[in-house]
Amino acid sequence: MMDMRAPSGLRFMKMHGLGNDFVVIDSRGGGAVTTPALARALGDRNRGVGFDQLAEIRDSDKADFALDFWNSDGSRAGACGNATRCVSDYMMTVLGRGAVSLVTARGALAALRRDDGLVSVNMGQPQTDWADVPLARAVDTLHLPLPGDPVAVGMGNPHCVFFVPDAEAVDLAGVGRGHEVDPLFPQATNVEFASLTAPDRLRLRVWERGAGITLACGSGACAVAVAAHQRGLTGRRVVLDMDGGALEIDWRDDGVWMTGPVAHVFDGWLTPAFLAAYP
Ligand SMILES: N[C@H](CCC[C@H](N)C(=O)O)C(=O)O
Repeated sequence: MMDMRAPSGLRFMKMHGLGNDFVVIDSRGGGAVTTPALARALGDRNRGVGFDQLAEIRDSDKADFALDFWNSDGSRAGACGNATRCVSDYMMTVLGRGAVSLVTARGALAALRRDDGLVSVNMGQPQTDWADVPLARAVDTLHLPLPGDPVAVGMGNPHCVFFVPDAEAVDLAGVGRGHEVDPLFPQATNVEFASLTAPDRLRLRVWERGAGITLACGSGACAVAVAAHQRGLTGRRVVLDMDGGALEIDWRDDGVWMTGPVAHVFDGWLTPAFLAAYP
């Protein structure tokens, strides 16, 4: 019989931020383990663990740690705000501190735990030049030449933000994939539908690149807050109500800060047999 007290294989953590869920692998002190095939297999909610994104913690000589992100379809993501908050909370506990620095594909980021227990991350300044989002050609990112007049914003990953009268009424499952692969976005895009519900509040529904509909999207919330301010709809501080709950966004001089809850749900071990099947 298997000794449950002495598991073997690869340890992982299951976390979520507002229902945006993650498998987290702590590879500090060793080499990276994630491959596209492993990410796809682990992301399978029937045959694997299931997640919206996989985050792998790596050693860094420039910050407390580095983070790599993968989508459930096996593609890479340049940014993931909610996973950054979840992993930062874990690393603050590991290091016995109230703040941490980290490095992602985007560059250096900082996170801290507030007195109310919510975790904030500075996602950096938004990318508003067409080439940085990136877009396929030089267009006005504030008014894309697409039906629905969306805004393009980069947060280390691309976002296409539509302002609509009622985000609830959008057939996200029907239209999400089409927008995700619009040729104006050469690396595809995350897709947001937002409607203003108060002077400083928006309802937001998200179709994520490489993952589909998710309950929340941190970088998407940042992108919507930036686009709403640029369009003159809101100030620099807003609350985004997503299916999984609310995120506070504050676009300050030093970057776009995002604050919300984190949850570490359980830990597990991937069996050697599972790992061997997905080299
Ligand atoms: N859920 C993440 C974003 C994932 C983005 C990913 N789908 C991409 O391909 O860029 C967040 O909280 O920011």
